Amino acid sequence: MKVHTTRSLQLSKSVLAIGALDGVHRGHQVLIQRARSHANKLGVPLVVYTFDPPPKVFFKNLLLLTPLSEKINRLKSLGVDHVIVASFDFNYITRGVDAFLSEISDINPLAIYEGHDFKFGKNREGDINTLRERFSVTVIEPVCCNTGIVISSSRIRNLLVQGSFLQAEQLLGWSLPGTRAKSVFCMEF
Ligand SMILES: Cc1cc2nc3c(=O)[nH]c(=O)nc-3n(C[C@H](O)[C@H](O)[C@H](O)COP(=O)(O)O)c2cc1C
Ligand SMILES: Nc1ncnc2c1ncn2[C@@H]1O[C@H](COP(=O)(O)OP(=O)(O)OP(=O)(O)O)[C@@H](O)[C@H]1O
Repeated sequence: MKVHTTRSLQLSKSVLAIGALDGVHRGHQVLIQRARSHANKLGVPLVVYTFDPPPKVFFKNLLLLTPLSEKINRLKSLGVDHVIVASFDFNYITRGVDAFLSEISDINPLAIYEGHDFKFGKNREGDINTLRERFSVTVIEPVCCNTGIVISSSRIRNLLVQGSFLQAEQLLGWSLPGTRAKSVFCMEF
């Protein structure tokens, strides 16, 4: 897997998934697995475009579930070919919808995979319908836990805050490195 931090990757064809993907939890895993299958069928590389730090961590100073290195390891183990890492900062968020769309055009995505609530661009002005004006978008169904509640990074952060490490681990789908996770948790709170 290649990691690109300059946002200059160019490809003639690809399948793309975009997101903060903090934790690379079970919902994210399904998203990436679906995109991986599609990329295999088309015989094109699978690209993940992600943000460092995750926008919610940047804006709200929330607990970070996975440092970039760990997110990258998890994406690699899911068979991603390229990861584009955008430095999410005050300069980046001035970029509007069109600038972002033209950037992702550089990798010519034949399909983009997202959940229904994906937003992008300055002030979160772009959504799935905006993406659909230029690209073929596949929206996956919300992935839920066994009690039927949608899995999200926010939910996992809340579980960690409450000290529900076992439940957090179940939603993550990765084993929580207990000592490290708890020490991060203690440092933040
Ligand atoms: C170019 C660009 C600009 C963005 N600007 C903002 C912003 O002004 N405010 C905001 O809350 N999020 C902003 N975001 C973050 C998005 O709202 C969203 O978190 C990001 O696209 C990842 O989607 P996800 O949260 O579904 O993973 C921006 C994203 C992009 C790509
Ligand atoms: N449980 C889920 N089922 C299906 N798609 C999901 C799920 N969680 C996130 N996604 C999708 O994955 C992409 C990245 O989402 P994101 O990284 O914002 O995850 P999140 O869990 O919603 O995070 P947060 O709770 O911090 O908002 C988006 O397209 C989103 O819709």
